[in-house]
Amino acid sequence: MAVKSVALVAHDNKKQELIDWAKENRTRLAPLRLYATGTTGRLLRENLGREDLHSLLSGPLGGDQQIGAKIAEGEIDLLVFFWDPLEPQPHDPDIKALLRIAALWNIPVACNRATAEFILTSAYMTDDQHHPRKPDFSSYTGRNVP
Ligand SMILES: O=C(CO)COP(=O)(O)O
Repeated sequence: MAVKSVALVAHDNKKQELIDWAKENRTRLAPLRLYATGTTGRLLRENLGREDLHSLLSGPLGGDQQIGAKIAEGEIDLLVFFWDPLEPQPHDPDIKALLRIAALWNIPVACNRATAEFILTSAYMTDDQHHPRKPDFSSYTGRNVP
């Protein structure tokens, strides 16, 4: 069975919520390949004891873009991104870019605990047949180009 890959990202005010959720779902996350932005990744490693978690750069230093690149390359099956709806972030363009690329490539995105719960307990995570359907961009020639 193909191992599914999950990218985990949380803004500072949301990190504890993500850690609590991940600890609660430790067993469900166990068979999955985990990626995370820098600080989120360090905290998850410490709290989950997952030495195999792949930490990328911190979000404001390019980590969001690294996750976006992995999505575009087909390496991520689920994005769990607890972004902060109450505080502006210095790297807002990167956050927008990550959410855009996830929408473009048809990746399920959980922006809060309820959705993360919903997706993680769904057949999508356990069924080999469920993979994000790759969009067909073969006829895409560029914006406004006939
Ligand atoms: O800023 C982030 C996402 O936009 C997360 O980055 P860190 O995990 O490094 O805090």
